[in-house]
Amino acid sequence: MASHPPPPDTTTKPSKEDDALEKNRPIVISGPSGAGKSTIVSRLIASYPSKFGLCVSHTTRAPRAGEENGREYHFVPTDAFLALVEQGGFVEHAQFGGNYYGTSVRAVQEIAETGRICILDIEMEGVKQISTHPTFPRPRFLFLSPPSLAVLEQRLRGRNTDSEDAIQKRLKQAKVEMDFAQSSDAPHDKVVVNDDLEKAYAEVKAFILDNV
Ligand SMILES: Nc1ncnc2c1ncn2[C@@H]1O[C@H](COP(=O)(O)OP(=O)(O)OP(=O)(O)O)[C@@H](O)[C@H]1O
Repeated sequence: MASHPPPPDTTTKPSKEDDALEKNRPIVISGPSGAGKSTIVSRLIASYPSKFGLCVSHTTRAPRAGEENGREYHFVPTDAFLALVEQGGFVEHAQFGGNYYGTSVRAVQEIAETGRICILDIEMEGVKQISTHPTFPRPRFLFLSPPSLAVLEQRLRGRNTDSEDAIQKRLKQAKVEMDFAQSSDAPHDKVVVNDDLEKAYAEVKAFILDNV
């Protein structure tokens, strides 16, 4: 008989946490940049703070002025981040601009354990990772689509946050994401077209609240 107890297993979850995730199934909202995800999600969370929550992601980038560990992000060193990746501790993770970013299983569980539904705003590669995750209970997937690429371009320009180069990159990526959403690999349970904002908001809300 081995005399040492096994190390704590952070990759599999006791059933209590899985139960919370099954009862309050997280919602993954995805869609091209400029589709209106932040607009709709921030309104939902402001309207129903006790029903929904946003989970705190991990990053290896340095905190900016005013950012607090555990509030904007869990700021961790790269070796700690990669160790958590090895343990299967992320539902999805990616590298952008030389830094790692990820959504930990634990952060999503923490929202579910407070009786709230975790809303995850995640880009396409992350959606693929979550939908094929070996242990994480399947969340519900919603794709927010712009009415057309032409309207998306108008909105990105109207938002006034991006350079011309960034707009062109976002439009190119939008085409890839829209094609993926229409492919048989896409996990989406619901597609909402954000034409009229009030209508789109009502559809997203109905999907999340009424399980339609
Ligand atoms: N139905 C709508 N009609 C007109 N404008 C809209 C509509 N929905 C969102 N917008 C506007 O489009 C712009 C893009 O929306 P938003 O920033 O919410 O997109 P996003 O999907 O969160 O993008 P990102 O992934 O880059 O954060 C914003 O200026 C927003 O006010």
